[in-house]
Amino acid sequence: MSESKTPHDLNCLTISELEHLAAERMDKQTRDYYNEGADSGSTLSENISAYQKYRIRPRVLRDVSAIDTSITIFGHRNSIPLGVAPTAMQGLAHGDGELATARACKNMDVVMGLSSFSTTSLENVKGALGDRHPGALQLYLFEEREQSRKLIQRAKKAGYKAVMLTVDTPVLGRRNLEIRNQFKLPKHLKVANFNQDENRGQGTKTEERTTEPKTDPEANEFRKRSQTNTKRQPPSGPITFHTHAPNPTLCWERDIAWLQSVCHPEMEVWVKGIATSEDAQLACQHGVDGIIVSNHGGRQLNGALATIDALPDVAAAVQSQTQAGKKKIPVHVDGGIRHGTDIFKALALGADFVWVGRPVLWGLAYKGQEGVELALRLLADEFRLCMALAGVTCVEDIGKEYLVKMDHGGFVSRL
Ligand SMILES: Cc1cc2nc3c(=O)[nH]c(=O)nc-3n(C[C@H](O)[C@H](O)[C@H](O)COP(=O)(O)O)c2cc1C
Ligand SMILES: CCCCC(=O)C(=O)O
Repeated sequence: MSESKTPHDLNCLTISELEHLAAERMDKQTRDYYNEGADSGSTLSENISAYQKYRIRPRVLRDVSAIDTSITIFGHRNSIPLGVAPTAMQGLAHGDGELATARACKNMDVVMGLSSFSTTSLENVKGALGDRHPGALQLYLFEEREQSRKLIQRAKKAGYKAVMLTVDTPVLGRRNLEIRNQFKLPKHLKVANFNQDENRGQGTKTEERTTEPKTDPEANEFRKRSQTNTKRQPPSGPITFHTHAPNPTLCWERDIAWLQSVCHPEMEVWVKGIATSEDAQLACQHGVDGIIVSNHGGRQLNGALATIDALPDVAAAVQSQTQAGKKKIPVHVDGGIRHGTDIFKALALGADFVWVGRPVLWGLAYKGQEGVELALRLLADEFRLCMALAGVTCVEDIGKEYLVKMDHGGFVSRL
């Protein structure tokens, strides 16, 4: 992405301003659902504040007149080492929902992650991305496999490059505002990738149908799941994220191999939600194609380590697995990225690439496609500026020698 020639939006020069502008445009239910973290929200806020511990060591008198911020991902040249993280139900933010995000990603040359629980079908989103622009489908692997198999086959047919299996949702985190607001998808929106009639075995051919249940299957499901002394049954009935996304049965041995057998060779299998060196090692040993260090934007386990703090250990574990003969897999990170300097710091700490969630949703709520482009452009321009001022001309050269870490007493240490 060359330096932006588009005039600035003078109302919105930072992601923080975008957050405020978006807040005015969302109804309370949507704003709370998008913005909150689990429990007290401490992991959500630490994801952001943890970046402050790291300061940049800029190098000078280097020719920075030509800077290349691009990087290759899924065989495609991405304009910056940043992608749009999968976030559910984007129709809540704007009438064009995921289509606006896809068009923005295509225009800005940024890879898009699509949630399984999108309000636009994966085929229509891929149509908006176009044949050549890469997309990755985020997957919640259901206990009832047939639905997931069908979804993967559709993604393959549509041309998605990868499946990102979300692994940090064995159960759903406790999101108090969502509970208090009794969050439900409004009637005019639908979870577009799942055919509810087919799911109940009635087999209609309708592509996109409402998920609005006739009775309240979500409440029934919660009730069933709390009966710990009865044998667990896989969720049944209409597919909603409350009932079907969390899957407490997922495990390395059985599920990764199954997923690889269904996805390969056309689509890569990535694991999203790694937070420890032990799991990074297991990911390498199970032959996944890449990992994303993530705590689901602080929405699952509150009290979990900020992702930028979890990253160095994970990157080191992958490095040692590679030295031990496993294939070198990319390490990505998401959570709390709100500035171009955050992207730089994440790369310096061992990430190959970063993903952003909420800033894109805020852009979408602010001005649809134009707002998503604005969010991406702000981050891209800041990242380019940071590279120039730090004395780096290509992304591959960003390493830990460009950072120091400050402790609580203000002492600075080299990494
Ligand atoms: C409203 C919202 C919905 C999300 N939906 C999904 C989802 O469907 N699947 C998933 O794997 N992660 C989901 N995530 C997590 C994001 O993919 C990502 O990990 C997180 O947003 C990164 O943190 P950030 O928002 O601070 O950038 C969601 C996050 C938010 C805020
Ligand atoms: C498991 C919940 C599905 C949507 C989601 O991932 C989120 O709201 O964070």
